[in-house]
Amino acid sequence: MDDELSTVPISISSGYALHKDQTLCAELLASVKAAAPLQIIRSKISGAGTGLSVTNNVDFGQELFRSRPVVNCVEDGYQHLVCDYCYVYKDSKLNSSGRIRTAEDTKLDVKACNACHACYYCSKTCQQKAWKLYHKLECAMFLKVPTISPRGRVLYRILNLHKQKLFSPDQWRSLRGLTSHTTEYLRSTISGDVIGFATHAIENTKTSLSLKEVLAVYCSILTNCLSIYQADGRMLGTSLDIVASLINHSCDPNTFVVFEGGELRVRPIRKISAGEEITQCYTDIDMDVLIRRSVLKSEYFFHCCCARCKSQMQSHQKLFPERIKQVAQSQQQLLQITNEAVKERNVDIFESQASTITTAAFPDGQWPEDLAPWPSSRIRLASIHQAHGRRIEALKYALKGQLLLEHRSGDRWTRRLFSLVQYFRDFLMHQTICRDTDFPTEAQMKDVMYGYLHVLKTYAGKTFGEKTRYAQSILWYYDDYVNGGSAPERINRAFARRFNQAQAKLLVWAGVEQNRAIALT
Ligand SMILES: C[S@@+](CC[C@H](N)C(=O)[O-])C[C@H]1O[C@@H](n2cnc3c(N)ncnc32)[C@H](O)[C@@H]1O
Repeated sequence: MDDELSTVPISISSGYALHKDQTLCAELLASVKAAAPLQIIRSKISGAGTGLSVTNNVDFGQELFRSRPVVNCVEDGYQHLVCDYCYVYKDSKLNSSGRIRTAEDTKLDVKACNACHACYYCSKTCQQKAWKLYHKLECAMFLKVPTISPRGRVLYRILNLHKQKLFSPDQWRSLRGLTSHTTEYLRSTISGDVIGFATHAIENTKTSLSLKEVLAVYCSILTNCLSIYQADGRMLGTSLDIVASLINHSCDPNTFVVFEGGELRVRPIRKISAGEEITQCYTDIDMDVLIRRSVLKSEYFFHCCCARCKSQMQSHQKLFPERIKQVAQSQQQLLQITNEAVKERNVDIFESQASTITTAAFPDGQWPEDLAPWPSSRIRLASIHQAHGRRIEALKYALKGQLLLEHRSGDRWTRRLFSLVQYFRDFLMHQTICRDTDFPTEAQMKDVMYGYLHVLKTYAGKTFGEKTRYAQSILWYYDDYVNGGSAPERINRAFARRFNQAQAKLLVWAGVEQNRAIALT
């Protein structure tokens, strides 16, 4: 095996410049439904290889393109909840129009494949389609090896499809042309696992591909796979799509990827100009440059030099030049205690350790409130306060977290704004009394909530697409609130003035600077 690996040629290990093969690029682009003409280009980002761009302007609110990925696989723990073919989610609270499900809606259920019990389907039709397309090739094998990670299952599916000659030569060539970082993986700490997994995959699928080739395909999956995030933020699986794989990273991206069922959609989060390269964020957009760069280096093998990283790094060097390493370490520890607190549903786990961690980085105890992961930790901890009925704390944490986030666009920001609005509504519905003298009146709280709901409605439609189930669910929520008589009749100048005053008061109470206020759109 070592002999075989020592001869892995670089051309196999690192993919090839797909943009140089324009015939293949044309084939690839013909396979997706795009609103504006796309182009596969040599990336404008230094060292990034191939990239994707648009030749026309694309507005915020338009869909860029949609595609049926080469392979999708359901997430671990979700197999018995999700249809392996259409990705309908059995426990979804919404019906197809975005309304909360009622007894009148058709009941959703998924049933296991009788033979392997590894894949579930919502209907005979889905099961038959899956069987024909891929499941007949893997069913017996899943009986033998039932516990494979989603990325592993993507590899098995690809090897089976290749074995049955179900990839066209162009499809296979483009799949093999994706960046794989095989060399980097084979030099990394997980090389043993990668080689072991590829070896088992060869034994189990009886593929005719060599170990070198299977390694390249597997590393390509590790580099290019996307998570199947639905608009509501639920992660249902892992997917490999060739055209979406060509989107390079930026920490200030112009698109995001979302799935409707098993179909992938790339949507702008602002206006994109003709000729601009399409980018998405590979990591948590709300994290700090120190965390983002470290994740990108370890998982995607590059050092991010985007404008946002550069400017954040410059500001860190100005504010705490000698403490950058300590801050990075404290950020990791804060993330860890936030995860523990959320898992145990206990805020004290966070509160009892946070000040020791933050003072290790800032001995004066002044961890900047907008320095990650502080804002997102607050938002996550708000849900625990809420679960324990502590509505004032929940509202304060969610509000501060949301307003202190640096990045104010895209799917995640929109989802979080929806949660914030729900904290407001819950607060008001339970007639919660906050005795702080500077707390806004109930009428002012209603104005702020309605203003945020209005921003959310506009923003969700543009971000996810007005007709999507998620945006529709926000519309239902909006209508329900308005029809309940709690909202002013119209968003007009008088309302805008009241909203601004009420929000200003709320920000003073929460200890948030006024320049963080959300503008009424
Ligand atoms: C999903 S692929 C993107 C397509 C890739 N550029 C290609 O040529 O196939 C991810 C890889 O592209 C490169 N890449 C993406 N964004 C980058 C960036 N901002 N700077 C440098 N390299 C980047 C890295 O090698 C990364 O592992």
